This record gives sequence, structure tokens and C-alpha cells, in this order.
Amino acid sequence: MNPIQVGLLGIGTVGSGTFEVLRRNQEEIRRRAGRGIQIVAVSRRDTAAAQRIVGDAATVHADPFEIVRNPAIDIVVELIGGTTLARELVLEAIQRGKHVVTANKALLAVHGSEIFAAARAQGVIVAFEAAVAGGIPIIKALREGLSANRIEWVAGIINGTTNFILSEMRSKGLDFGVVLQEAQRLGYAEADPTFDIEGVDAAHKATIMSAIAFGVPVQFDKAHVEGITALQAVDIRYAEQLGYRIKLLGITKRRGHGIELRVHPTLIPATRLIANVEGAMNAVVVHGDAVGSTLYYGKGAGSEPTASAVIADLVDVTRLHTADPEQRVPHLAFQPGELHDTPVLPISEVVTAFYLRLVVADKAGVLARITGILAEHDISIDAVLQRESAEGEKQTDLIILTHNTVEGRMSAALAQMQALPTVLAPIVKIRKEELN
Ligand SMILES: NC(=O)c1ccc[n+]([C@@H]2O[C@H](COP(=O)([O-])OP(=O)(O)OC[C@H]3O[C@@H](n4cnc5c(N)ncnc54)[C@H](O)[C@@H]3O)[C@@H](O)[C@H]2O)c1
Ligand SMILES: N[C@@H](CCO)C(=O)O
Ligand code: NA
Repeated sequence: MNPIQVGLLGIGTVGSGTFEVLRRNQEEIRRRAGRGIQIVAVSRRDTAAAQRIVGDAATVHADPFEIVRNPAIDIVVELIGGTTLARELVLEAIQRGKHVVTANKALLAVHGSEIFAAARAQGVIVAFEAAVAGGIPIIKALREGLSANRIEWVAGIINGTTNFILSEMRSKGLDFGVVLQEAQRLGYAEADPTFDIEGVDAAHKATIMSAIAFGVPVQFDKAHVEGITALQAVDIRYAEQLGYRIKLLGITKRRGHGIELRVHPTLIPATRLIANVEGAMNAVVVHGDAVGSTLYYGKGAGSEPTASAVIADLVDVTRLHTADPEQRVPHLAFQPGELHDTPVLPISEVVTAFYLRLVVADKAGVLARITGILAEHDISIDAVLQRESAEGEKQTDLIILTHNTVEGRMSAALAQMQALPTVLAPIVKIRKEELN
């Protein structure tokens, strides 16, 4: 049988890795897929650069629509990124009956419902393993391996750039800006690194996992998103003294009648495996009612690790494209007619424990006043640490770990504490999860 014909839109970090791994392992991949997989056309604005990568193995196009409109192409691989042009290209490819493989989490988190509906109508596959946690087969695990379970929660380090930054800051005492530049040089960071450091990229990925875990539509606009730019070195140190590490986590959880969907810096016990995931590595914990907690670890970014997921999708599509669409794994794991409209809860209804750091006047009665306010709001304390403040004499850093509470209640208590004349600086609040 002739090899299946693939067109690559975008041949940058992930595209060039995809081309190289497919070339290097073509025989192994053919034996698995039952048919060769061949990239026959690529698109990049800088056509000379693309030509240098592909030689005479594929045609090079400045205009990606030339590939989408080429009737000889069976599968379009979208590796351009962004949500405007990528959306147009993907929708047109689907309209023309082509299967799509994409690594574009932003596109799916924002336009996923439209794209999956279009794909269903045309009977084509949209595969996206590379979009979440790069090379880790987490989509496969959630959609297929864990399908017996009622999934309770998913929590992951799903942005390599920020984990790399947090790790380097903690272990080498390096400055935020220096580490970010290194992450960009290594090809981990998004074209616009604010997406990484402000938590948006992790929220895109958490949104996709939430949809697949709970059988709800993708709804990025409902996610609560905080990044790491406000995080201070002093809190990383205090957290360590209390036996915790701070990680940027993407979390989605069942809670009563709703779902929590949030990204924020989080204290996690230093003894958890996931607390020891360093550098650009990713890790995701999935908790199912039958299986308990399972952990998936590996490279979530970079050229060949991400290519590994793109090519796994190409193999799936090659095996399945002739199958009856009813026999395929549904895009969002649940049958399209079986998605529920379970609401995503506002952050005020989310339940977590908290780390608080207050800079207070070093006077008798201050601690009692603060613990009193927490008690008035029915928030119970887990641990208290008092340290000499770097801010100056007659000031003390007061670090409080609380037990679980509803965020709205904590916000009310914080407002009251912040108004005390003995509280001398903005109170730092970081959420804490036990992940057990
Ligand atoms: N880099 C990673 O580690 C990684 C990991 C997982 C997912 N992703 C996702 O994969 C996608 C690609 O990321 P990347 O890191 O390879 O990006 P990149 O910037 O290295 O490559 C993008 C490519 O698209 C091409 N391109 C952009 N606009 C174009 C246009 N109008 N016409 C033709 N070509 C155009 C660029 O020339 C470039 O070759 C993004 O959606 C990204 O979020 C990246
Ligand atoms: N910018 C992303 C790439 C992988 O999606 C990261 O740092 O994890
Ligand atoms: Na993946």
C-alpha cells in the first residue's frame, strides 16, 4: 500500500522534530501502523529554512493553504500555533475531509467545541496528544487506559517553562529573567512567553484534561488562572522549611455539583513524587475511584519529545482512518451526545488549604488577633511559623498553614486581617494541596 500522505503546517521546533523522527524511525513506524507515513509537503514563511530541513523529500510552501487544499494530502499536521490562522487552516482541512493532528492546546482550549463538532460532521479525526504534556501519553491514558473509572481529580505540572524557572530559582538562586531566557533558548517557551509565566498555557492544557476527565465541553474562559510572576523567593524558602515545594499546578476536580478548574502556584508536600519533578519535566497525577492515584512523568516540551506524541497520533490516524467513525475513540473520551453541562465553579467556591505570610508588628497580642479572625471564619490552623523579617527590626514574618476551607471564606478573613494596623504589608496567599 502507498504511504499515507502528510502535510506539515509549520516546521519549527516541533515540526522539525516530527520530520526527523519520522525519517529516522520510518521502518519501525511502518511496521506498527501497517502502512508507511510520509511527509510530502511542508509550510513555513521562511521557505529556505524549511528547504534546508526537508531537502528534496517534500515540497515547500510559503502558503499553508496550498497544503490544506491539495487533494493528495490525507492528514494535515498543524504546528503553526496561535488561534486565528490555525483555526482557519484546521477547519478548512476538516471541511475538505482531511484528518488533523495538532499540538496546539490554545486552539483546542478556546475553539475545541467548534473544531470537534466540525470533525464529527465530516467523519474525520482530530488528534491532539502533543497538546497536553508533550511526549507523555496523557490523553491516551485519560481517554482509554482509565475508562473504567469515575475520575475524581487531575493535577499536573504541565508547563515545562515555569517548572524549569521554579527549579532553577530554587536550586541555583538564579534570577527570574535569566532563567526565562534560557528556557526560550532551549525551545520550551511559547512564542509569547507570557502565556507560560502567567499560567495561560497550563490553563489551556488543564481545560482539555478537564473535558476528557469529566465529559464536559472545553471551556477555557471558565478557568481560574494565576502564573508565577508574583512568586517571591522568600516564600519558596519558607515553604521548604515547612516541608513543602511550590509548583505551578493545573488542577481540575469534582466538587459537589460542579467542577474546579484552576492554575496557580501550589504548595505540595516535598515527599510526593510530583514535588520532585524538576527542570522542564512534566508530571500529571490522575485519581480515579477504582485505580486510585496514577502518575505520568516525562518531557512535556521540546522538539523530539513533542514529535513523539505527534507521530503516535499519525500512527493512530493511519490505523483508524478507514474504520467506521462510530468505532473510533470519541474526541473528548465520552460519546458526543453524552457530554454534561456540569458548571465550572467560581474560585470563591473552590476548597483548598492555604499558606499565608503576613509581615506584622512585633508586639504582644498580634498573633492572637490574627488567629482570632481565622477562628471567626471557621478556618482551622495546621501550623504557624514565626521568623525575623528581612523587612526590618520590630517586624516579624508570620507564616500560617491552614486546613481546607472555602476560598470565599478565606478572602473575607484576609480582608479583615489586611485592615489591621499591625499588618504592615500585603498578605501573601498561596494555595496548598496534599494530593493524596
Ligand atoms: N515547542 C514545544 O516544546 C511544544 C510542545 C507542545 C506543543 N507545542 C505547540 O506546537 C505548536 C508549534 O510550536 P513550535 O514550538 O514548534 O513553534 P515554532 O515557532 O518553533 O514553529 C512554528 C512554525 O510555524 C511557521 N509559521 C508561522 N506562521 C506561519 C504562516 N503564516 N505560514 C506558514 N508557516 C508559518 C513558522 O515559520 C515556524 O516554522 C504550537 O501550537 C505550540 O504551542 C510546542
Ligand atoms: N511552552 C510549553 C510547551 C509545551 O506545551 C511549555 O513550556 O510547557
Ligand atoms: Na501528551
